[in-house]
Amino acid sequence: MTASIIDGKSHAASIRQNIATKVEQRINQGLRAPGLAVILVGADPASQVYVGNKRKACEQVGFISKSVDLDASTTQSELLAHIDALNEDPSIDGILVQLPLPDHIDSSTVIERIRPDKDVDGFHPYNVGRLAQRIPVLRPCTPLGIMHLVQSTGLKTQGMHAVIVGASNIVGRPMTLELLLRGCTTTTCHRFTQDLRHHVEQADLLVVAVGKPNFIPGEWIKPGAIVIDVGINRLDTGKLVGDVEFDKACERAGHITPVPGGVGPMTIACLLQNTLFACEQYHS
Ligand SMILES: Nc1nc(=O)c2c([nH]1)NC[C@@H]1CN(c3ccc(C(=O)N[C@@H](CCC(=O)O)C(=O)O)cc3)C=[N+]21
Ligand SMILES: [Mg+2]
Repeated sequence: MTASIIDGKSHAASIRQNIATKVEQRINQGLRAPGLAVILVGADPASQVYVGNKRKACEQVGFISKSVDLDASTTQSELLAHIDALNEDPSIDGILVQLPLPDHIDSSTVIERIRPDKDVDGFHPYNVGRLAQRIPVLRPCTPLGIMHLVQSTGLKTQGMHAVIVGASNIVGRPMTLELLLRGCTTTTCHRFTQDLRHHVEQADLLVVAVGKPNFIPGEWIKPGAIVIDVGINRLDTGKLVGDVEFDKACERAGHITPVPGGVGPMTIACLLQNTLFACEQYHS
């Protein structure tokens, strides 16, 4: 058996195409283009790549992209002042503060300062709470993108045993909520989980977001499973790999996402989707 590869890059391209069409229709109706502000504090090389990809994607679909690049020494109150200004800016529908932030800045305080109707990352407690109560509005982009990819397999998720490895606010925790919402039985594993292998071996649907190359051996994969690899690890050789031992996992999985070209491009497509949603539903 060899897994079918889930092509995130092409799914993302078709979502972006749909969005571009809707933006064009807005413009033809005399409405303004959606606007996304991306704030980057400091010059972390990986963050610069991701932020660059987000800004490029914005321009490609006809959004207004506003870049706020701040020095690593920016104080928390300076950053909050930028957010306050963007909260009040009628041309801006979405505000994204790229994480991680420098140590002297408290991420929660910053995220809570973003108006929930402009929180296109879906990280504000208001939006997380809506998701937890089954009344989602703006949903975290990576889990949302993964739900699209899972749906693309055509398999029925109801009743599946989904195992999520990693419990971060950005991926693991909201991922668990999304899968629960879709009728999966969910197990969330984290750094204190005992016998990770035992849990992973039960997974009909496995989502791994840990950030360690080859963290999940291919032989742990349940035959026929859907395997979603959120990890992005750059090796010394320059090669980009996920958290799952890809070649071996392919021999057992039914469907698997590649790195690159899997989850990453979908995260960005969903960010655009959320920004369009905020524009249409909240600010039009
Ligand atoms: N406030 C906030 N929101 C985020 O959504 C957010 C964040 N902070 N911090 C970091 C993570 C990571 N993330 C990625 C986005 C795109 C790619 C992406 O484009 N990946 C390409 C390859 C990129 C490369 O070449 O390195 C791919 O997988 O094919 C990856 C990772 C968004 N994140
Ligand atoms: Mg990827």
